Amino acid sequence: MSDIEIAQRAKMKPIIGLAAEKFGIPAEHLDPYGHYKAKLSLEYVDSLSHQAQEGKLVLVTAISPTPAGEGKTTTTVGLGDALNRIGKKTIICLREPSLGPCFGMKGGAAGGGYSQVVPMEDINLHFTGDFHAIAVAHNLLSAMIDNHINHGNALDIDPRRIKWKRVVDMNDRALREITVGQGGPANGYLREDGFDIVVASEVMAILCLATNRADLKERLGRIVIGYKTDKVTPVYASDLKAHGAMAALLKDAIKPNIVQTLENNIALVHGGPFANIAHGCNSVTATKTALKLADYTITEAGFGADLGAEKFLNIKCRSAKLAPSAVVLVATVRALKYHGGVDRIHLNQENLEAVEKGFENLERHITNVTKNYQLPCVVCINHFTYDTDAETDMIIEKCSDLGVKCIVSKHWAEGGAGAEALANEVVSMVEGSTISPDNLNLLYPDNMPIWNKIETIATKLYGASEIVASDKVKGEIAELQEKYGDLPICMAKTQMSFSTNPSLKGAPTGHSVEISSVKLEHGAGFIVAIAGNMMTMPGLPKTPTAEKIDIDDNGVITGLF
Ligand SMILES: Nc1ncnc2c1ncn2[C@@H]1O[C@H](COP(=O)(O)OP(=O)(O)O)[C@@H](O)[C@H]1O
Ligand SMILES: O=COP(=O)(O)O
Ligand SMILES: [Mg+2]
Repeated sequence: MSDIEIAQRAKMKPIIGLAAEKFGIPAEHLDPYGHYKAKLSLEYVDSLSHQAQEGKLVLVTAISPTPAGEGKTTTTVGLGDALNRIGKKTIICLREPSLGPCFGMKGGAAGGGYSQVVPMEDINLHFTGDFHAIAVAHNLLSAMIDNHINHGNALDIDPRRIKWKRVVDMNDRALREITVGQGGPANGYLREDGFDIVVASEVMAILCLATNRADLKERLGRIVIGYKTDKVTPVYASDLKAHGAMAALLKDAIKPNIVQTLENNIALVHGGPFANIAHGCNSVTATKTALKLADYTITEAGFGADLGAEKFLNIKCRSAKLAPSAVVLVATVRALKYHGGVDRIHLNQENLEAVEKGFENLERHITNVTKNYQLPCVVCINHFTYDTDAETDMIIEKCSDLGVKCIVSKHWAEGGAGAEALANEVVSMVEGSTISPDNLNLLYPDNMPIWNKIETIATKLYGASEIVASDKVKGEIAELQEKYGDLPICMAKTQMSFSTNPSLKGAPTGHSVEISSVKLEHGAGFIVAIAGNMMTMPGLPKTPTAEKIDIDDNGVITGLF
């Protein structure tokens, strides 16, 4: 059965009653969106913050993925269900799916097989409207910038130094570079602009890092939309008086969404930045709420540990004073073969030689988690039906040689029951863990210079020998260093490789990481460093998944996965 067929057969429980049954969440603090989706009130979220008791946080990350993804979301769901099955009160925290990959190539982000959050069609499509609200808030600021210039430009904004683009939640390469203001004086001033996908929006990052409404609005006001004609004075969203209206548009989006897994366990799904072009983590609000309600909070960060996990630790944990007690590093036999040089069409054939060769990718991620961050780590082989025992045994043995436990988990095929061995291992790791926000080993201190922060990430995690940049980019970094040098770095890099070359598989060393541009995201509180040729507006593939999606006369959707 397909993901969507399994999901459509789910025996969902009304979310209001389930939230009360599982965690005593009062109905008056849940805004229902139908029977199976709801938003938690911020009053309730705030009421929990005074509670001293906190549960344990577990991060699910992965090796460098194939284009299909290796199952972090699926594993987060399966592990959460398994922990609940063995009696541990657990909430999972996921990011919301973007329509870009949904209609593009990768598909949705509600998990897969018998480890999914439901209702998956809703979650993968419009959900509760958060992405639309984020896009409108972002584009309101865009409209107010051009409107301000049109009506005399009292702020002396340099139209050639506007950093704030427009966004839409779609993969649409035709919108990457556009010209606005065409058609004569009635339409404002002509200038170059472009669209990013909404998950790369700074408003998305702000929503995910803000701790309450006041913080949200303050961060929105801090957004630097561009510079004055003196080239150095920043123009803030608050200068345009846009931040209040933007915060108003986000009045509901700031509230965490609550849904359930196929096994009727609670999931908080909130915020959705990608991890290759943004920081890749779900919201601080949802994570902190789960920590106050449950004994275990299982959350995921996008793509491989060189991206999502790195930014989960160095941006989200740093900002919100969080710390994972353990890390689950998801690997798949197929991805290791892919890193061992096997073409995607042959990944379902046994190939021990390729597994052995590709293991170097997993080894580097293990080293990064255990040595650079000194975090307890278990490798989870997310089992695919065509994996052979010989392949999985090899991975288990090689992990053992590194002193790391490796567990085969069949949660995709069996739901929570298939992940109980993993759950028991996670429990023993967490109970033995002394990690806390006070002793979490971050990769760099706040006061390290920007250039050195980027260099540290590239050399310590990516295996690079150096970072390089044009004089122009070096000049931009030097300008940012003075006022914003204490901010963390949000690396934007391909998820396909430790390097900036997507085809360089395994664990390349000695490569150069070129920083092609840097961008201050002052509201989010980090500096984006684009490594190599990363686009913040993806394109659709030759055969978009959208072509296979349909809806019948009874409203039943097919083809979504
Ligand atoms: N063990 C598995 N067997 C088959 N398909 C799987 C398995 N695990 C995940 N998938 C599928 O792979 C895709 C990526 O899974 P997902 O959990 O979204 O990965 P990630 O979060 O790492 O991107 C989804 O379509 C999912 O249904
Ligand atoms: O940002 C990417 O997230 P996934 O790895 O879950 O697709
Ligand atoms: Mg995912």
